[in-house]
Amino acid sequence: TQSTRPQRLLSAVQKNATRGNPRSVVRAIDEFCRHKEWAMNVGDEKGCILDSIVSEVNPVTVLELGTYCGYSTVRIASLLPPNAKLITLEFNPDFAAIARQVIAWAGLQDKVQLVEGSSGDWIPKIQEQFGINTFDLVFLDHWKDRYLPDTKLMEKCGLLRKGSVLVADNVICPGTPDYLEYVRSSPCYKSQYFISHLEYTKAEDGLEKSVFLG
Ligand SMILES: O=C(NCCCCCn1ccnc1)c1cc(-c2ccc(F)cc2)cc(O)c1O
Ligand SMILES: [Mg+2]
Repeated sequence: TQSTRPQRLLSAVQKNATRGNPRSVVRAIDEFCRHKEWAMNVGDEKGCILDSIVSEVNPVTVLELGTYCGYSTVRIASLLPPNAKLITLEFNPDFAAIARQVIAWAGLQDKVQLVEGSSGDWIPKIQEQFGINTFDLVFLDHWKDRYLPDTKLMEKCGLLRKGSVLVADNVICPGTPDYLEYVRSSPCYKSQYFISHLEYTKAEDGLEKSVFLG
């Protein structure tokens, strides 16, 4: 039977990356996506911007919406302090199965909790299920029409505190116009756009960093 692109991406990691070395996993995926098959990872250019924001925030609790194959999960988790925890939500079980193996290859499974299901269902349950009150950092990279409703849901559930940082991928391509309008006009957020390119292409894209002001 035919393999899927995520399966071929995992094979490239297992072939070219060193177990327990997150940077080699990130490099192997970027090489695969640049030279073999494009895939919707945040990529190396936006990834460097994401790294700088993660290092600045130095978060103890992180929520990622949209795991895909675990590329940004590995990028973020590799920068976290020892006691930190990253919860990543993936709706697609096939993506989740691959991501678990990529995260394990990087040796980061103890820092990462991958949860399968829809963000709308899971966000209200995170506090009781995982004993987390608020998130220091949230990376939004799932369905683009879910960024705004899920942000409002996180606010409602009290998952954001004064200073929580939201980083949103793809705010230009594919685009998240309603989310951008909200975080840029709401008095509850201080927003900043980091211009870049759609992963592995010359098309414009960027990350939006929004600090919740409480
Ligand atoms: O759709 C994207 N991501 C969501 C995938 C499904 C999430 C499922 N899920 C997880 C949790 N809750 C729901 C995405 C798309 C593109 C893209 C850009 C240009 C193009 F021509 C084609 C595609 C680039 C990205 O960087 C992306 O992130
Ligand atoms: Mg993305």
